[in-house]
Amino acid sequence: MKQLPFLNDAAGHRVAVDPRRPAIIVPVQATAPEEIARQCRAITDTGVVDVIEWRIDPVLASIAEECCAGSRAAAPQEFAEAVLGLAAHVSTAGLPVLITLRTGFEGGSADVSEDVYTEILTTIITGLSESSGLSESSGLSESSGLSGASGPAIPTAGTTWALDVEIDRRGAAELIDMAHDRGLSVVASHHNFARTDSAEVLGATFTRMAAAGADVAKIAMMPGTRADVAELLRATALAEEALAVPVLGISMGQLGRTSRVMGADFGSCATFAQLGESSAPGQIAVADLAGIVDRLYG
Ligand SMILES: O=C1C[C@@](O)(C(=O)O)C[C@@H](O)[C@@H]1O
Repeated sequence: MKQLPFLNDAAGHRVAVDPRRPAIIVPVQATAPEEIARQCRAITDTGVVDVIEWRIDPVLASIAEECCAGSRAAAPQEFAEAVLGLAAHVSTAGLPVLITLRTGFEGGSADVSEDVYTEILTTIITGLSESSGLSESSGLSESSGLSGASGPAIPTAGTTWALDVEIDRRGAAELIDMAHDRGLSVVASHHNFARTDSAEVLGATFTRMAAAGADVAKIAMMPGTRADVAELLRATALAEEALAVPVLGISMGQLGRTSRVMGADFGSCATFAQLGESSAPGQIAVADLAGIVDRLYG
């Protein structure tokens, strides 16, 4: 199994013990700076998590709501700058951070158009690579709790950043190239919260992600039957053998939990677990999952 390419020293040693062992990723979905920092610290303190997934779609949803209350539309630039203002609070945890803007197209809470998605991610890619901009004022009111700019500047240098890019968004390939030019790893993703695609379609999607230059190819599907879970695992295993990049296959919901526990045996380089609020159906509490992973792998 090819490993997740953006582990750092804080995390890497666990996966290095046994190359069959999946990396453990835990999402953070808070919107206020202090709560983001608190959750990130709690994740690091577990001592078993390899990567934080920072879900920024809830941040964007909060800003959109705030702007609506003031009867004006929020600009993509404003979204992106708010996120950059918060980035330092995530990087205090010391773990690699996967930034994910999950759109409404794929079950997330960011109701954005194709163009706005591209514009937000472009600004985030640029801003992250210019670390001096990370702690500057986002321009949002501090009372909103969404400005990460209040308080002293917290250095973000040294943080390993990666970016989720939804492969079906219009500018996906360009975003992947741009992220690479700026030194970010990319996880290409595709989700279906209603059903599971056929193994052929899943295979084609994995291949499309690799062809677009992604560093990791990730698919999450909702199963309706046990056979759907098997289909997803089979497609993941075949893609792991055929492609040069690491793959990640998730079958969601209670039915799909085999993929979260034993996915690595089918080629998945990582598994998502929850601490507090889950970000998708079927996620297992991180302490429980890490305990199982510890017993199954080194
Ligand atoms: O893509 C994924 C996988 C996921 O949907 C899951 O099923 O665990 C959880 C999301 O937060 C993440 O972005």
